[in-house]
Amino acid sequence: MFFLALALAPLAVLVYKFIIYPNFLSPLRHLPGPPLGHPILGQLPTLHGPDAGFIQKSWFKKYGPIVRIQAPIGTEMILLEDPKDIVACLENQKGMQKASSALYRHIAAFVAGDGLLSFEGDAHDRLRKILNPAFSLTNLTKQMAFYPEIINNFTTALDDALKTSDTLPMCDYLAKAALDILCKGTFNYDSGALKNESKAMVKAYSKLAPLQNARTYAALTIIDMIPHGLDFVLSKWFLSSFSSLLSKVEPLEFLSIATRSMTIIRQSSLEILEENMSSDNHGPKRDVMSTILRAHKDGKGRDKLKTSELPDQVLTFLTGGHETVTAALSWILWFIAKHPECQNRLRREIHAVSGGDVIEDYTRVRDLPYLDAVINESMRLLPSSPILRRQAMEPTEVRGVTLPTGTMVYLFIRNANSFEEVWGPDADKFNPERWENLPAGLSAAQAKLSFGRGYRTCIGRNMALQEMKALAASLVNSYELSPAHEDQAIHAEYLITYKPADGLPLRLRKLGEPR
Ligand code: HEM
Repeated sequence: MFFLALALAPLAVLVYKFIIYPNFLSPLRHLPGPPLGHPILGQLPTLHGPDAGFIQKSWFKKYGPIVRIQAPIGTEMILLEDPKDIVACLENQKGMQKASSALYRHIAAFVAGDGLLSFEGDAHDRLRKILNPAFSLTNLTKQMAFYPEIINNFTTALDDALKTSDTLPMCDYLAKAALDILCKGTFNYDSGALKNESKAMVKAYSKLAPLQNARTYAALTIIDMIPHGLDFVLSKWFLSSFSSLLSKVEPLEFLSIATRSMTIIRQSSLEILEENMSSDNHGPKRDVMSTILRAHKDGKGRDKLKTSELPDQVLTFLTGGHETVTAALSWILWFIAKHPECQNRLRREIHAVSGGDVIEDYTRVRDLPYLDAVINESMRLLPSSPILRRQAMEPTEVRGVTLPTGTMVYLFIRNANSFEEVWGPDADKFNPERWENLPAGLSAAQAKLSFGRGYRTCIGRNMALQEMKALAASLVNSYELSPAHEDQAIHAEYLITYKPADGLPLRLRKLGEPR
C-alpha cells in the first residue's frame, strides 16, 4: 500500500498542478485566455516562436487586454500589451521585479554572470549607481573618435566580399562591427573581429549565436521541469564531466557548444580585465572599464567593487551590448533595403552632411532627424527584445485585477509598440514619417519602449543609438541596399533577442559602380 501511494504521488502532483489548481483554485482562473496548448509546455512554444508578438495579437483581440495562459506544469502567466499597463509594471520597482523563475535565473547567470542584467533590489541599485556615469554624453562622444577606423574596417570587409558576390549575409558583418565597437568603446580592447584576426572570443560568439533558437528553449524548458534539473545540468561539475558525451547527444549538443563558448568568453573577459589593470591609466577616464577599475581601486563601502565582482561586469556588457545591437541593426537594414523611397530620402539627408565622401566625423550623423525616424520606426516594429518579463513580488493590481505574489507577467513590447489605440490604424506599417508628427500626447521618449522603461531601462541605450546611427549612415552613404531576391520575407527566431534566422542576406552595390 505504501509503495502504491509512493508511485501515485507524482501523478497526484501533476493532476493538482495541471488540472485542479489552474481550473478550480487559482484566483486568476476567471481571466480569459487561449486553451492549454501543448499538453506539457502549455503555450510557451508559441510565445517563443518566430512570430513572437504577432500570434499573441489575435489573443488580445479575442480575450481582451489582460490574458492568462498556462505554461509548463500548469504555471500561469499573465500577458499584457497595453503600453499604459506595461509602463506601470516596468515602473513598479517594489511590486514587480525581473522574472526570477529558475529558467531565467540560470540563463542570465550563464550568459551574463552576476551583474546589472541579473541582479535585483539593493545589489542592482548599487551597481547602477557605480556604472551610470560611464554612459554620460561626454563619454559617449569621446568613443566616437575611434569610429572612423572601425567603420573603415567594416566597409573594407564588405568591399572584399563584394568582389565574389553581390549578396552578403549582413548579420555576420554587423555582429563583427558591433563587437569591435563595443569592446573598444567599453573596454579599450581590440577584438579584431572585422579584421578576422580570429581571436578566440570572436569565434566563441559566432558559435553561440546560432544556438539562440526555439529548440534550445524547448530543451531548457523541459530540463527545468525536473526539480533542480537546471541546477544539475548547468553545474560546473556536470558540464565539465560530460562535455564530450553531450556533444554526441543531438538534443543536448547545444549545452556542450554553449559551455565551451562561454568558457572562452569568460576567459577573454579576464584577459580584457587583466590587460586594463596592468596598464594603470584609468585614472581620470570615465569609460566603462575605467569606471569599473576605479570603483575597485578607490571605491569606499558600498561603492567599492570587489576583485571577485570584476570579471562578471565585463561579461554583463559583452552580453547586453552585442546581440541586441546586431539584431536591431539587422532589422534597420532590412527596412531600408525593402523601402527604396525611404533609402533615397535617407541618403539625401546623409549626403547633405558627407557630400558623398567617407564620413570622418560621426558626431555629424548623431542628430539627423530622418535617420532618427528610420531607426525609431524599425525598433518600434521589430524590437530586439519583444517581450520583457516581470514577477509580482507582492499582491499587485494590474487593470483592476490583483495578481498574487509570484505571478509571472509577460510584457509584450512588440504589441505595445503597434498598439492601435496609440499608433492608429496603420500601426503595423513601416512609416518613418510618423515620427515627424507623433500621435497627440505622445512624446518621442514615451513612444520608445524598446529600450525598456523605469529603473531598469537600458543603460547602454544612447551608446547603442549612436553606434547604430554611425553604421547605418556609413552604409547608406556608400552603398545601395536591396533585398536578396524579389519575394524575400522576414525569417526570424527568438530566444534572448529577436533576430533574422537566415543571417539576413541583402544585395549591396557600391554607389558609383555599375548595376
Ligand atoms: C539596440 C540595442 C539595445 C537594445 C534594444 C537593448 C534593450 C534593453 C532592454 C529592453 C533592457 C531592459 C530589460 C528589462 O527591463 O527587463 C536593457 C537593459 C540593459 N541593457 Fe540594453 N539594449 C541595447 C543595447 C545595449 C548596450 C549597447 C549595452 C551596453 C553597452 C546594454 C546593456 C544593458 C544592461 C547592462 C541592461 C540592464 C540594465 C539594468 O537592469 O539596470 N544594452 N536593454
